[in-house]
Amino acid sequence: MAAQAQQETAVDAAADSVRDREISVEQKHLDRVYRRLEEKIHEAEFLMNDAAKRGQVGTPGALAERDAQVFRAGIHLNRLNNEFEDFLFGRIDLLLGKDGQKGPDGAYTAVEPAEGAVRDDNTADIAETLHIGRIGVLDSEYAPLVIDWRAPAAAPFYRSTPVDPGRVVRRRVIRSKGRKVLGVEDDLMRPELTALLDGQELPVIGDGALMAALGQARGHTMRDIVASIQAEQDLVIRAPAASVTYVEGGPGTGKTAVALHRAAYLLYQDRRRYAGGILIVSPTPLLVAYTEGVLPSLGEEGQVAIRAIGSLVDGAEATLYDAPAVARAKGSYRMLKVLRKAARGALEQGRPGASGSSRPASGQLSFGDDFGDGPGGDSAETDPRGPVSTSRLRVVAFGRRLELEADALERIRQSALSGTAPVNLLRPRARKLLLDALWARSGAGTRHTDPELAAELRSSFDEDVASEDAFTAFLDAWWPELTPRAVLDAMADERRLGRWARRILNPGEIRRVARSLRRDGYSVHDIAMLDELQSILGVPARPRKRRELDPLDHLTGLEELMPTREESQWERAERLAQERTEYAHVIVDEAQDVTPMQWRMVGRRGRHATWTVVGDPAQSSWSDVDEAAEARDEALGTRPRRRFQLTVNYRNPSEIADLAAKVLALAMPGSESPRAVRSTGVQPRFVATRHEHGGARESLAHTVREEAARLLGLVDGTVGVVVAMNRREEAARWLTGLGDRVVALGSLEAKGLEYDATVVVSPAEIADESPAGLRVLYVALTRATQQLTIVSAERDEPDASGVPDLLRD
Ligand SMILES: Nc1ncnc2c1ncn2[C@@H]1O[C@H](COP(=O)(O)OP(=O)(O)OP(=O)(O)O)[C@@H](O)[C@H]1O
Repeated sequence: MAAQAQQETAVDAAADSVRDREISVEQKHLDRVYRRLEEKIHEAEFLMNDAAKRGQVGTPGALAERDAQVFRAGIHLNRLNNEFEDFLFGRIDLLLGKDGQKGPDGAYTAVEPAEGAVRDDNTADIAETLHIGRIGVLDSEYAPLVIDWRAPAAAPFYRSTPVDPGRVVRRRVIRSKGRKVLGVEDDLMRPELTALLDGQELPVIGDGALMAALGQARGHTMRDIVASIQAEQDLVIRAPAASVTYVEGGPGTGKTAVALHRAAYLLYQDRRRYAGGILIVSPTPLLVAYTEGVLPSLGEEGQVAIRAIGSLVDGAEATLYDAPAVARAKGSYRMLKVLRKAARGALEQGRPGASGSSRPASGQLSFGDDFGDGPGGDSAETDPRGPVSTSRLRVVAFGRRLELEADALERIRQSALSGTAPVNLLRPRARKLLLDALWARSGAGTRHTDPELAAELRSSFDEDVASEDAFTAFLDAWWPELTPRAVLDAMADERRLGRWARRILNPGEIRRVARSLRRDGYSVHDIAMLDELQSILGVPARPRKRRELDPLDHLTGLEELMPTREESQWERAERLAQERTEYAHVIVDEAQDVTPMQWRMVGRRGRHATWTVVGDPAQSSWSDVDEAAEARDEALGTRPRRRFQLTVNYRNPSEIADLAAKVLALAMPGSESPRAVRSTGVQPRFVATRHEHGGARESLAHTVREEAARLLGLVDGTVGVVVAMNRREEAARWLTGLGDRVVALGSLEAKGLEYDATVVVSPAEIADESPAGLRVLYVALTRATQQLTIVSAERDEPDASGVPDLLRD
């Protein structure tokens, strides 16, 4: 026995010394990389100082290039020192390639080995070694010291497998922190070979970096997966950007991770094209906060906007949730019809201060808030010109009193509205129709037969009328510039909404939607409605009130030349509207949850964009999947799709994935679960609430708290407690004092997130929350990377072992 132990110790020691040797090999390389970077910075600084000393020497272009060089080098070193814990993370050792072509990154481009690369006795020489990192670094001879992970030469690092190894013999993941190499893990792609590097047999350390990465504790932010991207994921990340890249995959298959890495890849690959920006649409602010560190860690910031779907409209932010029935009404295509009617109907309410036959006693339209307030418009609560009647227009023109009464005005309004143009843009047309009607009343049209004289007369008539305060005040009240917010406010009046939504929403929906709009704040669905209204209403072609012009400006033409004043509200609105449509690529995460109205909103931001859409229909919390698919297809247009499927679950151990699969079978019979890549041997734990702690509520609170505390003791990272949406607030109270490693989440908030351990509270409650409840439960059950506890309440009908009815075999 003692001899065997001695032998084992000797083997371990030998392995350790090989490992240490390999670590020191990589350390030397990393040192070289840092030396080279420092050199580059010095070079750049020297160039800059030199240029500064010599003043105007060099063309402005060359000087700018030097500045840019210094700037870039500075950023690199700063990042390397401060941000990148593992700047250098990979290495591949390659056989001789089929041809001797080199790519722009200095590496050979051949994917397959040359014919004689492997000798008959199965030995081969390593012809090329490449190190892979977050950014590329060349040595002074332009040979690659580090290849950017997004460069073509780095692709074999991700794509090579033992089944299809290409030129790769050994794939190494290097673990480093700052300037120090901590460890290495190797995968052999051609285990049958004896490969020689500088005459020495290629050593192999450890067994796989992926498992090491997956087993790590989770923190409050997502990590990048750049060192362990898997082949099927790499295909998506590097898919050509044309048209639509459409990715489906079950929970934990890396869809979010892949989407983020794809954004970085696209920027690397064609920075100029994506200067128009990449928009990543995420379902919740929690997921935005969880994922927003990934891109900076990949060396990309600035060009990419990660926004929650409730934050897509500038100046408005979703902070409230809608009950499922309300969400269903607000998110569906039916709402589009309601909004179109509301936008037109809201005109009839007139502006504040107006008094007309159609104006109801309460629920006056509110103007004057910061989102979409009529640009340049007068946002006073009441018109300073006093109350204005919108049921009759009286003006004096050519010395005659002219009048249009309610019937005529209504006909004019309907005629103006008969076009499909945005309501605010129809105002000039309505104005013209009013003038036409007044002109007809004046009888002046018959005075001249000569067309030129008649036209002149008409134009002076128009001027005469339009310069009258009574006319402008009437127009402002009768055809106010509507803002999305004002129309939404108007819809909060149940009677009005009832008129606009007749035969579109049922009476219960009308009541609930109106009530929800009376709350202080917006939901994600309201945001999509605001955006839709913005497009239905349109931004008027010119401000109603212009800055008073200095007559001198006219004379001198200065008005055009002077870069005057601050940006006005009007300009701001226009600029924001512009910005909203200018993304060059749009990535939609958790696309299965995007409602038809939200697809319209997102679609407007990528009308000329290419798209990446990732999602999992089995996790959809939206009840009408077909309607959402139709809306998605409309948003993406006829662009061709390139479809990908991700099949491996990297998050959940098989024990948790197997349990979730039971719910999947109920939620979407026949759909396949992704294959879990690892197992921990720890089964999910079932706990039924015990009634020893008072009433059902107290008992539940007590049990959940106890289980959360237990899990905190078992894992190093985070614990998530997932409850039905209406229990969110009380659940947060249950956990008071347990520290910030544990959080309470409503079922819909858990989307996309992950924790070391989760407590799922009352599966039945979550499943019964909405028509999509089973799919939401499926989401809740797939959030844990290590441990899962199910706490059931009475409604779950747990058996003797605490297993709820829903989760029994
Ligand atoms: N190749 C990989 N190497 C290491 N970790 C990975 C890899 N792929 C995915 N992961 C990890 O697996 C977890 C799940 O990834 P991600 O959240 O992107 O999955 P998802 O498909 O978006 O899941 P869901 O649909 O449940 O939101 C994350 O922790 C991610 O870092």
